[in-house]
Amino acid sequence: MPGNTIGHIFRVHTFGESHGVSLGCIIDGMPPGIKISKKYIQNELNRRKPGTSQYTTQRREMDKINILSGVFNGITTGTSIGLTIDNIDQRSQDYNNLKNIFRPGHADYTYYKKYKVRDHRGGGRSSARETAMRVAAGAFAKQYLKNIYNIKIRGYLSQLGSIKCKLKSWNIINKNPFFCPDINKIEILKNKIKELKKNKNSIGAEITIICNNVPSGLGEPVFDRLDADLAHALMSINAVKGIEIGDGFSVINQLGSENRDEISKTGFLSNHSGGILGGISNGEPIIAKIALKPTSSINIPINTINKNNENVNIQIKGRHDPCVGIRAVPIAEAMTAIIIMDHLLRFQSQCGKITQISNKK
Ligand SMILES: Cc1cc2nc3c(=O)[nH]c(=O)nc-3n(C[C@H](O)[C@H](O)[C@H](O)COP(=O)(O)O)c2cc1C
Ligand SMILES: C=C(O[C@@H]1CC(C(=O)O)=C[C@@H](OP(=O)(O)O)[C@H]1O)C(=O)O
Repeated sequence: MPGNTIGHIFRVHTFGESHGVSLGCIIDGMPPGIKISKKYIQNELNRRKPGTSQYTTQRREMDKINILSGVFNGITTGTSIGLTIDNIDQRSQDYNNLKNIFRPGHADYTYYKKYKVRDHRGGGRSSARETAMRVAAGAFAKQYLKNIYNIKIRGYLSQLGSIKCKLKSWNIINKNPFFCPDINKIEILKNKIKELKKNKNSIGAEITIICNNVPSGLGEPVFDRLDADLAHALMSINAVKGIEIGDGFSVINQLGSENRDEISKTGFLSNHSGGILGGISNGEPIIAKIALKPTSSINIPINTINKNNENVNIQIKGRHDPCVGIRAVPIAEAMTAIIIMDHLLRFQSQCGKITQISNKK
């Protein structure tokens, strides 16, 4: 079964390639009667779109949302929602030299090995341009979660290379090109990216996602654990190489007496678990971190092979992000929202109306 869909009850199906005519998605399972404005969806897309600063790819796309169905007079109708955006700035000729060559670090080799055919213009279906539609779909989930349950899903750049950015203020995240929560780090980040661009290199990053006000009870005890589904959704973002929930990999060095979260009648006294126990949300904030690798398409020559299995040396052209982690913040928020939304609707279909509220902090 082609893997173009995510979710069980809230289902998102995307289509389109980076240099094709358009990208689109179909959302099934969106409850009716939910207010959603085109402006809100567009604003979410604008947070992710390329070409908005010198610190990301210079491909300039409008990412203008077309709502084809499922919304009438600004209200969801309960039917399938169809959304598209057009590609307008492909410059596909820049990829002519890649027709028969596999870029190391990108999806070219494996895609061709599987399908025996490849759209070599940009990354084709494997380009992170596809994630625009995840952000558009995520806007519907975010809107529902916020309006009906006051669930807030927010992300920020917590590390770029060795530069760590602590969460000092949510207010500045959308006011700088890095989604950085620490005003003192913005100049440092700017200089770092300028230096990387000068050296034609790229760098990795970490993003942190925090979900506030998630009620307890979302998730399943076995296969569709909430943490497992979050890992699936976040790992499905291009270039993501690692995920942590709560204390993540640092549990390796912890003692049981340090790690378990004490429970009191007002809630949990700590949150090492990252808001999920036994695959089910416990009412504490859900905290996830993802690691994104450095962009592979850099202008430094590298050896590879062509379709005839001959050794070749290439220098990659095209317009690329010096750090893919920066623009991944709204994508990670969207994927998290889609999973929380899906599990919330699953809860309602199995257990009825949600009455548990999250633990107040
Ligand atoms: C927001 C975002 C932007 C990206 N931009 C680029 C890019 O400009 N050039 C590039 O080579 N890879 C870019 N990537 C990463 C590739 O899409 C990714 O490495 C590729 O699909 C192969 O998948 P993998 O790295 O998960 O194995 C980007 C990823 C994200 C999430
Ligand atoms: C266009 C976007 O980012 C692109 C993501 C991407 C990649 O390989 O992932 C490669 C570059 O584009 P192309 O597919 O033309 O090579 C980026 O510019 C976007 O995010 O909208």
